[in-house]
Amino acid sequence: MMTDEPLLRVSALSKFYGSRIGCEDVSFELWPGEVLAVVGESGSGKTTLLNCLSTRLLPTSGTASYRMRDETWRDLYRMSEAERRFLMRTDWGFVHQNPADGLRMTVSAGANVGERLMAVGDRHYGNIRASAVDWLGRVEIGEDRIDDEPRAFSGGMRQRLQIARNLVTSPRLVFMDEPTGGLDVSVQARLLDLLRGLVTDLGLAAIVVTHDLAVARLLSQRMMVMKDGRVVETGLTDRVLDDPRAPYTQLLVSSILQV
Ligand SMILES: Nc1ncnc2c1ncn2[C@@H]1O[C@H](COP(=O)(O)OP(=O)(O)OP(=O)(O)O)[C@@H](O)[C@H]1O
Repeated sequence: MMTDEPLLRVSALSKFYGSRIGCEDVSFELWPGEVLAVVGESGSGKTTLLNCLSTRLLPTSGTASYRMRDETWRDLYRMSEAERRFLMRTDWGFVHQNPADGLRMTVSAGANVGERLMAVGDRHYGNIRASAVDWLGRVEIGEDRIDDEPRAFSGGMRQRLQIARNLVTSPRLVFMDEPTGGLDVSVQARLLDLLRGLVTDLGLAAIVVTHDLAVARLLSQRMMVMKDGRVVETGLTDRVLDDPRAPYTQLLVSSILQV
């Protein structure tokens, strides 16, 4: 899936909330098909960075450019609101920690998946329904639940439905904010397995925010460790976890291993 050009280029990105640092001077490139984990303790700036990258929040300074499907590079913060919304509906996905933030809780599971297809111009009811059934199956939700509303689903099912809703339009980049966050450990493990399979099969690029190093280990090839809004270490996930170089990463890794 790797090509000779990145998908996203981020340079010196900073976000301040008044005088408080959200994230500061973050630079990296993300390649097609690459999964980058952003880890760090609570308050380290992970969510701020993710929200800036997905244009839900405007940074204070710095740039981020994205290579569109037609190969043109676009500055994310100079796009019109309509262009950004189009990108979010088509080429990007956003998986929230709380599925209720990424689903419409009072329409059926099938419609939750189908309406993303309609948003990209699909109008054929039969095709939309068939894709919805197919995607529900891929995330292990039975066809018999297609007309149920997500509020009748368990937390794990809701999260799987949110993933189906995001992936049905074949995005190239998915942002994930603690995707297994609020779930039981056994449900987490199954969801992680499923996510890993889908990301690999679809050749998706993803930026996954997590405080859980096991999630980073399972899902990502590369890792960025943040502390107080700044990146303190970045590298291949296995290298960072097996041979952490920054003192803060060493602390993070050893504190997890002791648990
Ligand atoms: N809307 C806001 N207004 C003011 N300060 C904020 C706001 N959002 C975040 N911050 C501050 O920015 C810093 C980074 O917060 P952020 O939520 O990005 O961290 P995080 O690593 O995602 O934490 P968590 O894992 O707890 O979600 C913190 O000091 C936080 O208090």
